[in-house]
Amino acid sequence: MSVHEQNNNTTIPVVILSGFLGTGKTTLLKQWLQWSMEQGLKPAVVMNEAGEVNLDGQLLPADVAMKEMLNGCICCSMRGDFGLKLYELVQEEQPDIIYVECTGIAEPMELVDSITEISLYTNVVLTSIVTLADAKHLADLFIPDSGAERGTSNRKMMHLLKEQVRAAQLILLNKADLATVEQLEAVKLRLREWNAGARIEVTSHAKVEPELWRSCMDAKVSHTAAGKSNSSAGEHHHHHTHDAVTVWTYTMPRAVDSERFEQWLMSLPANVYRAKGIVSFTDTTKRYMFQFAYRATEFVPITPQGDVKDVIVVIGEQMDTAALEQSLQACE
Ligand SMILES: Nc1nc2c(ncn2[C@@H]2O[C@H](COP(=O)(O)OP(=O)(O)OP(=O)(O)O)[C@@H](O)[C@H]2O)c(=O)[nH]1
Repeated sequence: MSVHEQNNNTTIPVVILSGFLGTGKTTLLKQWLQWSMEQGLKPAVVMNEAGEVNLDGQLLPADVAMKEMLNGCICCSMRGDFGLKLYELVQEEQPDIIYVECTGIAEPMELVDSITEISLYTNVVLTSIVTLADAKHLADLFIPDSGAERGTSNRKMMHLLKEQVRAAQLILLNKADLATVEQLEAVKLRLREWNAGARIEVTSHAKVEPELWRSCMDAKVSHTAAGKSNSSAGEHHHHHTHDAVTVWTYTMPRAVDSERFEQWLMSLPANVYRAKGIVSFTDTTKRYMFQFAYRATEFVPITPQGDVKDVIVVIGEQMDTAALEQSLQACE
């Protein structure tokens, strides 16, 4: 009997992948999907993207069942729809495991109730919330007297990061390759203050031992384990901390010069947290998926699945999109 058949009469683990913009959620998901399939399991994915296009989905195997939730956040505006998508995924696919990739601005604790509710109608059970944190980004935010923690914008971001960390049973302190040993230690201490109960693993490119992945399917998350008991009344917010974050999606009318485009990315202002997209260059025939996260860029040749136009998604706060568009046009 295959693992899939064995699982039919039991529960379907749901694993939530959370973490700020560009911390490595999709990188982890790719690895865990591969392991799932190698073990004869049938995985499925709920992919939430803040922008109008499912760019992360382009990086996953085409045969993995997926429900897309675009242009919003499953922890607030799309929360009702999230339960429905989970339900549909179970009915249509009967997967062995479901991974939920949140947007980088989601508060994962908000999903616990939705999953508990849907588990009354289907055999899903939330087994783990995994939060990824960018070691270098956090180190820069935490350095005393750098001024990074000052200002409303950073305070809001800090609150969101804290919520994501507090919700987790497993925290991956990722991008360790970009941080010093001292920075890793300092960040680890702070993560421990925020969440005393979670397991913390230091990772590069979200690489973990298969054992850790297995343990994420076996556990069970209760409301208290998900940090609800940690929330003091004084810290309760009616508005989500990410309300100020906006997404600008821009369809590229034509190919751009590769060097000028890279310069454009590197000159993006500090209020831009993340950019990604698919572009064509005038100096090469291939199309590229690009990533811009915390000042680092990556370009990977891609043949998109389906009819996907060249598109750019930029996420930040109080962005001057007219100026961004103008400077982008100068790359043509
Ligand atoms: N140097 C370094 N880069 C990494 C590491 N992990 C991921 N990256 C890169 O960081 C960028 C963002 O990674 P993703 O996996 O797309 O991050 P994400 O959390 O899914 O991002 P969002 O789509 O914003 O939610 C990509 O270019 C990755 O290749 C790491 O440990 N070290």
